[in-house]
Amino acid sequence: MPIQNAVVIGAGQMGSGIAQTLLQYGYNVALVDIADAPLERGRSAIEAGLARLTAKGRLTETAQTEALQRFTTTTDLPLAVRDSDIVIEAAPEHIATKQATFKKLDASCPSHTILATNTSSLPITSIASVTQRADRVIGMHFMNPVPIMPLVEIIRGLATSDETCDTVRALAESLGKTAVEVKDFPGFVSNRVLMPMINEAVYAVYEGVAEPEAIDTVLKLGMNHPMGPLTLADFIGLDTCLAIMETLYEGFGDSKYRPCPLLRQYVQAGWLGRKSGRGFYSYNSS
Ligand SMILES: CC(=O)CC(=O)SCCNC(=O)CCNC(=O)[C@H](O)C(C)(C)COP(=O)(O)OP(=O)(O)OC[C@H]1O[C@@H](n2cnc3c(N)ncnc32)[C@H](O)[C@@H]1OP(=O)(O)O
Ligand SMILES: NC(=O)C1=CN([C@@H]2O[C@H](COP(=O)(O)OP(=O)(O)OC[C@H]3O[C@@H](n4cnc5c(N)ncnc54)[C@H](OP(=O)(O)O)[C@@H]3O)[C@@H](O)[C@H]2O)C=CC1
Repeated sequence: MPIQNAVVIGAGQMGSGIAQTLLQYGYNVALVDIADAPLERGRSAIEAGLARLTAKGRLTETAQTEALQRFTTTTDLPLAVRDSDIVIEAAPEHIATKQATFKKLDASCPSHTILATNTSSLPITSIASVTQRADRVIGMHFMNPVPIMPLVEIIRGLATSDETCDTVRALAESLGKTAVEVKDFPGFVSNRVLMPMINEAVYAVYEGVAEPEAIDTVLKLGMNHPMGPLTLADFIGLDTCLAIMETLYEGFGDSKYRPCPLLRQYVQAGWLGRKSGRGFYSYNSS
């Protein structure tokens, strides 16, 4: 069945980026969160992102208006998913939250609806196991910032069907993205490779090897990374970085993935990076 109606769960940076991109490419989108404040922030981010595209001549004013006409926000999950073809979940990176959400989705969605998760690292098979439709559960992992980054990592759970995989690949391609399919192992490919580098950069701060600015400059100018690893960690969110390292550590049982104590301490302090105004750097609240 062709996808027309998409629901995005979680109005944070990823959920709003995914919703914006779906709107840009003609889909009907309902954005769901547990409270009104994140929905309002999500709507503002989407409106600003679309306006930015229009200002650059990449979207006509008519297309911008039409995109916003296809957009709704709500805290009522069962109502939002009633006519959904796909749900893309982008709630925080905790297995209990994801499983509780998927249980609710399974009970409320039509039988044909695909349930996708944007998880960075958690087992798709385990998320699918709480539903009665494991063949229609899949990992659809967008990169941040979603409107710009051209990759979607697609992760099959043990029971994901070829049909689900093909539909999700086609959806990603319809959004102008390149889809790469990988197996269901902790952190998949993206975060199995990226996050240990970020964690190692945090260790370099912890051990006093250099200041954050110096570490970032080495990677930016020495390796041509667009952002240094600590700037990137702040951008991703330190809570998310820690959650991913925990998943790698638990999933592989290998000490090379142990999260840096400094990363844990920053998260305990509420220093989550850009989204909280402070991480390895300070940000003006806006
Ligand atoms: C943790 C996980 O599970 C997985 C992950 O996502 S890991 C993180 C992956 N992401 C990265 O590694 C990002 C690394 N950083 C970068 O690539 C770059 O720094 C960046 C793309 C984020 C910003 O690039 P930049 O050139 O410094 O910023 P900026 O000039 O503001 O934006 C680049 C373009 O995107 C556009 N843009 C930015 N935000 C936008 C939005 N929300 N909507 C539409 N367009 C947007 C800008 O208008 C700009 O367009 P032009 O090229 O036409 O000027
Ligand atoms: N940040 C990144 O660079 C990337 C993140 N991801 C993944 O995407 C997911 C979301 O990350 P990100 O957008 O950064 O996180 P954010 O913290 O920015 O956003 C999460 C949103 O979900 C809301 N929320 C909390 N609990 C629930 C729930 N039970 N149901 C619905 N919404 C809920 C939060 O509300 P409140 O703030 O009120 O708690 C918040 O608005 C995670 O799984 C993460 O690993 C994937 C790729 C890149």
